[in-house]
Formats: sequence, structure tokens, C-alpha cells
Amino acid sequence: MAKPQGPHPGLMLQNYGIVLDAGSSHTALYIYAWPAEKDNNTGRVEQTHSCKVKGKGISSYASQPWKAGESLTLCMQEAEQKVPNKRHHETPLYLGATAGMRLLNMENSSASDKVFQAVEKALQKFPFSYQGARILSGQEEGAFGWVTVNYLDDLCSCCVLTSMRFLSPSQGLETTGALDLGGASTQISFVSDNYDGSESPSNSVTFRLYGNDYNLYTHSFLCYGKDQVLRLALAQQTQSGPRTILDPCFHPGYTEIKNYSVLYDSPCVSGRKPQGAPENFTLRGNGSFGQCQEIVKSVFNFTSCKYSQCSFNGVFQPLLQGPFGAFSAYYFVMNFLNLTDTSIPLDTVKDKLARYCATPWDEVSYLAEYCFSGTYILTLLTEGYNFTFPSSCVYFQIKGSDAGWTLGYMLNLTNMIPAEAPDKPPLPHYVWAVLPICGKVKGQRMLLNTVLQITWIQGLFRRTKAFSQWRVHLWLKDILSI
Ligand SMILES: Nc1nc2c(ncn2[C@@H]2O[C@H](COP(=O)(O)OP(=O)(O)OP(=O)(O)O)[C@@H](O)[C@H]2O)c(=O)[nH]1
Ligand SMILES: [Ca+2]
Repeated sequence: MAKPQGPHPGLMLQNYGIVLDAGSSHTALYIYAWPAEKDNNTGRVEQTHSCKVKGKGISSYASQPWKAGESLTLCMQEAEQKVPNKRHHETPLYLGATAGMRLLNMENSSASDKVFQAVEKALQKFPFSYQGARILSGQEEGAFGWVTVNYLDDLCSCCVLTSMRFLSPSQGLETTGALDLGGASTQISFVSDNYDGSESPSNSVTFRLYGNDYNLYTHSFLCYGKDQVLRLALAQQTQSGPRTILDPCFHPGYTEIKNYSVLYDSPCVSGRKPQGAPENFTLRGNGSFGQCQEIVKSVFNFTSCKYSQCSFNGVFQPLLQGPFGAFSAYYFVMNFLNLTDTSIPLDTVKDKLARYCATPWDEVSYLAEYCFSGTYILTLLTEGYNFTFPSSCVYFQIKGSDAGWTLGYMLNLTNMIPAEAPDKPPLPHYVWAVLPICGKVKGQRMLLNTVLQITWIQGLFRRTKAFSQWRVHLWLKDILSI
């Protein structure tokens, strides 16, 4: 008789958590799972399922709030199927809304309240442990994105090397910065040695993780997500209320009729609607990267800075430090344009983008906005934040799991990251010596972990940052099933 396959049933017990990311452009549901039997909640949390809600983001239902609730039903039913029945009641369910709802709340707070009421009503119908729906602040969105990036250990090879390059005896392993580009806002978050939170305290978020304090710099630029920036750029070109514009950020031969009221229907541009404009204007593309970059640059303000240094719009930013993980629209756009390899010299990237922008519309796919979006991303990174390429390591992919603020949000709310380090090292010292051998079994991915192990051992003598201990600790528990 064949032996039963798979691990012992006792090892299969899982806890689950569900987070709904109600973004400006769409809502997505994520299910996370972690082993139930691990003590101190230190078992590895994995994303087990995701579901993209059909239609637009919940803020688009301001005039029909009940539809915002209804829109979530299919994904919620899917979640009911994916989480075992026995775990439904213990599974926390969170909804976090970002820049779309921030803008709606600024514009019409009672409409935003009604959307939340409809969403709450819809979510409470499901058997999960509903924990509330709320708007995340820009700081929270940036900070939880950073936690996620540093929790996920499947970094690309570029960053394994770069992490090593950034290792210094006094610091231990650097954390990885996070770059998130949404539809309505964009976030930058990183730890910098020259930032202690005293300059521009509103950009500071502190975390206590595994016995160490992290002083994170984070900023969220509302209206600088890729959809709202397109509005800013179009507003820039329609100040005189023209009937036609020749837009260098769209392909030659591209034509679209745009409605003035629709374009200016956002707090990001509403104050600038030209008086006496006609109902519509025609946007014609002429595909010039250089001219497009001039327009994109004009939506950034570099003139005033009351701090020691700024990124743009008078916002303080300390010196960039460490590798960065760039996700959401950074990844969608740069992956589509085949520009995720940041070791390519900047001029080559610009040449490629210029060629793409100049491609006649009838030769490219139906997706019209990549020339604009690619130009915006390049300008935001190099002129806005001051990254230099190819020397800055920005990687546009985090393998294996969707990166975003949701995982960090859930880890925080379920206390899955201990604030204090364990009293003793997670394993006796001799175990470390055999780890490189275990590492080979799992192949390339182990390279990073080997680096982390070495760092951890160094840290026993040189006060290595506990964050890397935390990662290694989780990984060890994972591979050794302890
Ligand atoms: N190419 C491509 N673009 C996408 C995809 N998903 C979203 N986008 C676009 O990328 C931009 C950012 O999307 P998200 O990161 O989902 O933004 P969001 O969370 O809705 O917006 P925020 O509330 O500002 O964070 C939007 O312009 C989306 O329309 C995708 O799978 N592929
Ligand atoms: Ca988002």
C-alpha cells in the first residue's frame, strides 16, 4: 500500500489574514497564511492568493456608493473558498484605502463616508473577523511598503551584490528602501544614516523590530501617482483652453477626444480649469521624448527648499542610501518597456525610450500611456529623487509575492514582527557553520541568505543590526522547520 504523501497533518495547520487594498485605480484582495504552530508568531507569512476586483477603485463610486460594496463580492466569495471553513471566524479581514479615497475625502467627505459605509456593510456579510475599513495616511502607506520589501527575501541578484557593497562593519546589513508608484500617489521610504527624524519630523516613522529601533524616512506625494500626474501634465498644456493639443508624450498618429470637465475633475487640477474652455479638446500625439520630458519636468517644483536638501515641491529628503525595491506601476511600466535592467547607462535608457515614444501609433499596442509613464518614472527617479544610474541599485521586481503596503500592514496589525529580539540567539552557534551546505540544496536563492548568515555571525561581535537577524531567523525556521 502506498504511503500517505505530504507532511504530517499537524504541520499543515495554518493561520490566515485577508487585506483589501482599495487603491485609486482598482481594489485587490490578498490572502496571507502562516503556520499556526510556530511560537511568538515568527512563522513565515506567505501570500497564498490574490484577487483583482473587477472595475475601478472604490472612490470612483462616489455617486453610487452601494456599488463600491457590491464590487467586492466576487473576490470575497473567492476568499471564502480559499480559506478553510474552520478558519473563517479567526481570519482577520482589513480594508485599507489609499490616495483615491484621500482625494475623495478632501473633495467631499460625506461621499467618502458613504462609500465606507457601503463597503463595511458588504464586508460584514462574510464570516471573517472584520477589523475595519479606513484610509491609510501617506506615511503609513510608505512605511508598510518598506516593511513588506524588507520582509520579502526573494531579492534579485543585483541587490544581493549591492547589499554586500553597502555592508559596512559598523552598520551591518542595510535595509532596502521602497518605491511605490500608484495611480494617485507615490511613496519613497528608506533608512538613511544621516536622518534621525529631527529635520522634518513629519517624514519620520520609527519602528521597533527585533530589539532594534529603525528611523525611517518616508514621504507620500499626493497627485504624483501616474494617473494624476498625467492630469497635471495635460493641465499644463491646456491652460489657454485650446481645442487641440500636440502632445509629445503620445505616439505620432495617436488621437483622442478629451473632455475638459472630466480631465479637471480631481482636486489635483480642479483649481486650474481654464475659464471659458470648450467642452472637449483633441489630443494628438507627436512622440518626442525630449519635449515630453520638458513637460513632465514642469510638474515638479525645484525652486524652493527650506531644509538642508529637498527632493521636489519643497519636501525634505535625506541622502539616498541602500538598494531600493520599486514596485506597482514602476514595475508594470518598466517591465513593459523592457527597462528593468538598471545597469544600463542612463543615456541608453533614454535612447530606448525616445525610440519607443517616436514609434507610430499604428505600430504599437493599444496601450497609449507607456511613453508618458516611462518618461515620468525616469524623471521622478533621476530629477525628483536624485537617483543616479547605473550606480544606484533600484530593482523593479520582487519575485514570488506582490509587493505593496498590504503585507506590512497585516504583519503590524497581527503583531507578526516581534518588537524585541529573543533572549538567546535563535540557534546554537554551531548550527551556523552547516548552513552554507543547507543553502546549496535550495540553490541560488540561498546566496542572499548566506550573506545574511555571515552578517549575523559578524553581528555577534560587532552589533549587527537586528533586522538582518530577524530575516535570517525567519528563514532558518523555514528551512529547518523548527
Ligand atoms: N500595465 C499594467 N498597469 C497596471 C496594472 N495594474 C495597475 N496598473 C496601472 O498602474 C497604475 C498604478 O496602479 P496601482 O499600483 O494598482 O495603483 P493604485 O493602488 O490603484 O493607486 P494608489 O491609491 O495611488 O496607490 C495605475 O495607473 C493602474 O491603472 C497591471 O497589471 N498592468
Ligand atoms: Ca497602491
